[in-house]
Amino acid sequence: MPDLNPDRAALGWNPWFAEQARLHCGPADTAARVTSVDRGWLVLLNETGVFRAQLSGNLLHSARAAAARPCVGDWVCVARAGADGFGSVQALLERQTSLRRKAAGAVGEQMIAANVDCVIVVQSCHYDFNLKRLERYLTMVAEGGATPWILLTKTDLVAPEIVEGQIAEIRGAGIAAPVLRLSNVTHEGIDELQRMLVPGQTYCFVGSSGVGKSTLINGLIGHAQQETKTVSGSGEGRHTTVRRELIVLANGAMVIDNPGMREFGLLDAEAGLAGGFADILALAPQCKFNNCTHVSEPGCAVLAAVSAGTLDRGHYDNFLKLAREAKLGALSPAEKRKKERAFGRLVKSAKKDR
Ligand SMILES: Nc1nc2c(ncn2[C@@H]2O[C@H](COP(=O)(O)OP(=O)(O)OP(=O)(O)O)[C@@H](O)[C@H]2O)c(=O)[nH]1
Ligand SMILES: [Zn+2]
Repeated sequence: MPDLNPDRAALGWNPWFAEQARLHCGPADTAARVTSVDRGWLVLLNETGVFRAQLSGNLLHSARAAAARPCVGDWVCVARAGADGFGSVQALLERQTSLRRKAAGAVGEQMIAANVDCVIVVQSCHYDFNLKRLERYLTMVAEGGATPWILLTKTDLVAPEIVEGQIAEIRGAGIAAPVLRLSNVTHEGIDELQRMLVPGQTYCFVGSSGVGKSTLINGLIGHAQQETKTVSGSGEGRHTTVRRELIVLANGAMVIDNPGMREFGLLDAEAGLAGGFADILALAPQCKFNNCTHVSEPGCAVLAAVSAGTLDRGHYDNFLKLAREAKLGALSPAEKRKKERAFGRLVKSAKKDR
């Protein structure tokens, strides 16, 4: 008899997972949802509360590929409370949807989040809007089976006609996904987004650094993301603080706010540098040094433009963030070297083009 516990249903449990559990869980196991992963440690949540667990030796052995290991949003079978009070994850239940990035080379696929109902692709209508990049995100969402929404942020910084023009561009490209717009400053549009979040459904926000995801999520939670205390299965184990990544909102909808989003953002770092930051790349040839990073070098034309007020400081800060991500993201050393070379070439070719 599949277990259709209603309190578990509030966390996204459904007949699909119940059937998976029937096939893969032992009689003494219980099912729980992964709210965060920190190396070998997982924080799990089910109708009994939050508790910590580790992957069992069996699972570690059988799940060699990174994508076969539990990630945030996954449902797992767990044997609760051994002598140490922690859970031991026995099996990963098959995913209904997934959000993953295809890493180049041998690394294979990297999971960002699992069992997400709706992925909200966020772009700022101020500097960040880029149709090509939007399409790349939408392709990835579609491949993983989740429903896409598009969210344009920072509407307070542009005239309404600009936003209308961007929406027209989106529709002109044949994209039918819902488009929402909001400002975290004036709060225009936030109520509408909140009304669209359905209890028991899981939402994940993705988009470049600096578009306002954290500000928005903190607003939805109602306070700044708190570090959450978790306890062992018996309630007595070591208390540890970990950052929860899957968060249940007051209305029962769940949002995933995870470092993976930043990795996802990496995908478009190069595109963002070439697209959204063309103005900064256009200044670069005027810098004194060929290899100027526009951080602190003397004779830097970009820094000069920021000081002179002809280049927006926030826009410049976002450029630095993206440049840093492009170089130092969570990549394998080989990938990192490749990215750095690609970034160098991009900057060089941008210089040559002028
Ligand atoms: N004017 C304006 N500024 C905003 C808005 N939303 C966020 N910001 C500002 O934009 C900057 C970046 O916002 P974040 O919420 O940190 O952006 P993020 O997408 O979470 O970026 P990462 O944490 O790097 O992934 C901050 O300085 C915010 O105060 C908005 O709607 N309007
Ligand atoms: Zn410079």
